[in-house]
Amino acid sequence: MSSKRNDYITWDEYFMGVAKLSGMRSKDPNTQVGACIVSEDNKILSMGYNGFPKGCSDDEFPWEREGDPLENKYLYTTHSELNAILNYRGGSLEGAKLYVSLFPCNECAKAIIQSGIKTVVYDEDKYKDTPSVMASKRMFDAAGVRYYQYQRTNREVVLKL
Ligand SMILES: Nc1nc(=O)n([C@H]2C[C@H](O)[C@@H](COP(=O)(O)O)O2)cc1CO
Ligand SMILES: [Zn+2]
Repeated sequence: MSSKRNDYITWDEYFMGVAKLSGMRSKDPNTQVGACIVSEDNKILSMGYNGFPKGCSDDEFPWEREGDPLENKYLYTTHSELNAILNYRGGSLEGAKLYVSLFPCNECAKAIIQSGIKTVVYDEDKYKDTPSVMASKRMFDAAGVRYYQYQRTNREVVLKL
């Protein structure tokens, strides 16, 4: 009799993997971010990645990081976390978990808190010394949103697509 496989991916690998796969859709040349929202009982509810809003062409809006604010990306990009929240059309996200490949900014933190998400699992934290991320952590702490860094397993997953 055959027994069950042992090398299946964990829940955390699964959801962070889905978040990272989603981030691969991003057209941002500098930072690609992906997010995956999961219910308390481990069902995937939504996904998102960073990009311009619907109707705002990736070929016409600017991907620059500097210069005239109206001619760089920052005023126009929707972050992966906000996209994942807005992509969910099923009702409430109360008690849900968010997996995201980069720690949320302060604007997304507000949306995360207000949507009822209670847990944030993040991978990178490369902007941890910025006021934005420091403000996020202050708000998460005050609002009782738990956040912890994803523990990388370094498992390599090869997808032949
Ligand atoms: N948590 C985040 N989620 C995101 O989706 N983003 C997006 C906004 C930009 O498109 C890009 C950051 O660009 P850069 O400043 O690293 O070139 O990632 C940024 C952050 C950082 O807080
Ligand atoms: Zn954000």
